[in-house]
Amino acid sequence: MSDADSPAPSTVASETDEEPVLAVENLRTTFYTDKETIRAVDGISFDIGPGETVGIVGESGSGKSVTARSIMGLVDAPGRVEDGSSIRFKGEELVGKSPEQWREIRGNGIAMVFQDPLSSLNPVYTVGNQIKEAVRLHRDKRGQEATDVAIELLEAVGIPDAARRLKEYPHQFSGGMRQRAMIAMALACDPELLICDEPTTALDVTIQAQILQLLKDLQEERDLSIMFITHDMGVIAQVADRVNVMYAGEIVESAPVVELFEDPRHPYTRGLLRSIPGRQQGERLETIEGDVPTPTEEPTYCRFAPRCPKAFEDCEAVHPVSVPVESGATDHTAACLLYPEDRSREEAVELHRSRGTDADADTTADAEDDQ
Ligand SMILES: Nc1ncnc2c1ncn2[C@@H]1O[C@H](COP(=O)(O)OP(=O)(O)OP(=O)(O)O)[C@@H](O)[C@H]1O
Ligand code: NI
Repeated sequence: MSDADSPAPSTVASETDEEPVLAVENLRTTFYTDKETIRAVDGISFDIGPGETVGIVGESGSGKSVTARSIMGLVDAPGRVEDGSSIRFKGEELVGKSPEQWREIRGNGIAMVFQDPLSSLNPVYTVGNQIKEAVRLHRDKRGQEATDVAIELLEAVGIPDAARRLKEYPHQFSGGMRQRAMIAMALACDPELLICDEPTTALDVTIQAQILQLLKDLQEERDLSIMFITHDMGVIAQVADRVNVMYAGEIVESAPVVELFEDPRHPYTRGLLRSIPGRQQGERLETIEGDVPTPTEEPTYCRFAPRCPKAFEDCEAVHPVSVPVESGATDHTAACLLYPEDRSREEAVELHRSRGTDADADTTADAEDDQ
């Protein structure tokens, strides 16, 4: 196989040879509702290396939060992580674990910070009680020992006067301080991977910048790997080392952050970037015409085609798979029939067609044979 035939992002060589902290391969998460089958996450693959921040960006409904919940083992009925999906944390396969085992993993390695700390903090307990409970669960410390750890954690996330603030209730905290308290709780299990799902979306720009800086500092101090979900390209530019762009349950482009901003290739990514006036921080991605379709059937076409300025006939008939944007581009992939760009249109379409007809698993198998 030539370079252009090399496989989807997960098997693309990373900059270092270190084992990824998280390796997601062909993840499919489906919701079987009475009305329809929603393929919320439909065959995505990506890695997160040690100390790396990987951004997941896309409009509302593209499957970002379901991706996070899948990795956390928090998909409940009518949702299901499908057979053939793989989520490896430090080499260990998580798909198929029991609820018990998942709890263990959430306590010992992967933690999550959500958008809205008020809905995650319990209003009837003090912040201190909640952090101490997390400390008790994850570090097996009680009483004064737990209090000391809780104070340390609050100090680590930049909450001044921590001993006193422990005794306050969530409503006595400002939005930014609540989010800091949530991060402190997430750190209680001393995670190696922190999943942040729109952690700053509800905050004003100044506070948002402070929280992003805090995450950076914590990452450096604790060698955290971070998966950062947002629909804000400005935030992505600030935090991510590498970016995966999601659309209707699929990753349509993946690249190092600078390359993605300087040389976006997928028409969707280009649209997202154009929709940010002056590409300012805080601007939302709301100006591409139309909405993300709800993925309800197996894709035999490009889900972005109806909104795509570059769409041509084959886009309705061939499902694009992730390919290098040009031969030799090991680090930059797009799921679009226009790529690899150095192939003729016919060759490129044929490449996608032949990959699409194989099961995804077969594609991966081919790739491994190749190495
Ligand atoms: N519990 C559920 N039951 C049924 N469908 C669901 C459920 N959770 C998510 N979905 C569907 O999965 C798809 C992806 O949702 P998801 O929350 O991951 O989007 P998102 O990218 O996080 O969007 P947002 O930016 O609005 O948070 C949507 O079509 C959503 O309706
Ligand atoms: Ni979401």
